[in-house]
Amino acid sequence: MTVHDQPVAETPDPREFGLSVLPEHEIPSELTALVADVRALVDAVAHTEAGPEDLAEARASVAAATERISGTRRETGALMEQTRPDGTAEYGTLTNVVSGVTNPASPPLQLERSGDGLRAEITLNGVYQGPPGLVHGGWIAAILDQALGGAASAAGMPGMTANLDVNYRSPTPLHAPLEVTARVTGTERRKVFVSGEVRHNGTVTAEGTALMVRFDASG
Ligand SMILES: CCCCC/C=C\C/C=C\C/C=C\C/C=C\CCCC(=O)SCCNC(=O)CCNC(=O)[C@H](O)C(C)(C)COP(=O)(O)OP(=O)(O)OC[C@H]1O[C@@H](n2cnc3c(N)ncnc32)[C@H](O)[C@@H]1OP(=O)(O)O
Repeated sequence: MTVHDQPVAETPDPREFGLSVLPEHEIPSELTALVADVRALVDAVAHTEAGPEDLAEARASVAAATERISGTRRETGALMEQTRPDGTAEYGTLTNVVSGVTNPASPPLQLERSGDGLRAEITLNGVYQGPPGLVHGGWIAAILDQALGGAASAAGMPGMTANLDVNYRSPTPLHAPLEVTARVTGTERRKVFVSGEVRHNGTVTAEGTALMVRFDASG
């Protein structure tokens, strides 16, 4: 296995594969603000003890809001384009369920370049609950998968997860800041090996490794 410091290939341009692309700066700030408000709404609905009258009124308001914005609809597979500081482009699925900028069903995960890979800080609310007071293991795996795939992508090698291995070392708390880190550890032909961790207060709560298989841009 070899470790490459530099991307082994140019990131493929999704437009060449018939995918639609939205530059990040074209996403209205009102939409990202609405996404945050809907996340708060989901948390409120999940935990509310409001009475029937308030619930009925809230339901009517939500139905009216849904009606108001449902007239137009973006393509399901649209990608968001971000421009790196060096001017090259990076792509992510706009409505990705783990980190899609316009998807309120995703947690507020914002992975950023750090050191030799990616890093994020995230606090998960009760919407992501598994055992009482703790984050659901499936969501921990999903967040790791996204960070690992993102690390490969950020290194110029976007692809699909072929294998994901997660070890849960200690319970991951809700309502507490978590650190997510991931990096490429090696490559072999189209195979990209990645590893990453979730930490709370510096202690690893979960760690994962994955095999990503790079998109075959040769067609
Ligand atoms: C088409 C271009 C599109 C352009 C896109 C442009 C930019 C990218 C934009 C955005 C990026 C988007 C997302 C990335 C970020 C996060 C994603 C989140 C992660 C996911 O949510 S992703 C969904 C879940 N994921 C799947 O749904 C995969 C289903 N699956 C398959 O689609 C195929 O299975 C595939 C593609 C994996 C491989 O298929 P394939 O035909 O392309 O390649 P092949 O089989 O030849 O394997 C090549 C080498 O990998 C070895 N290999 C393969 N599989 C292995 C395994 N399981 N264990 C050990 N080794 C394995 C072989 O042994 C060979 O190794 P060797 O080189 O040594 O011979």
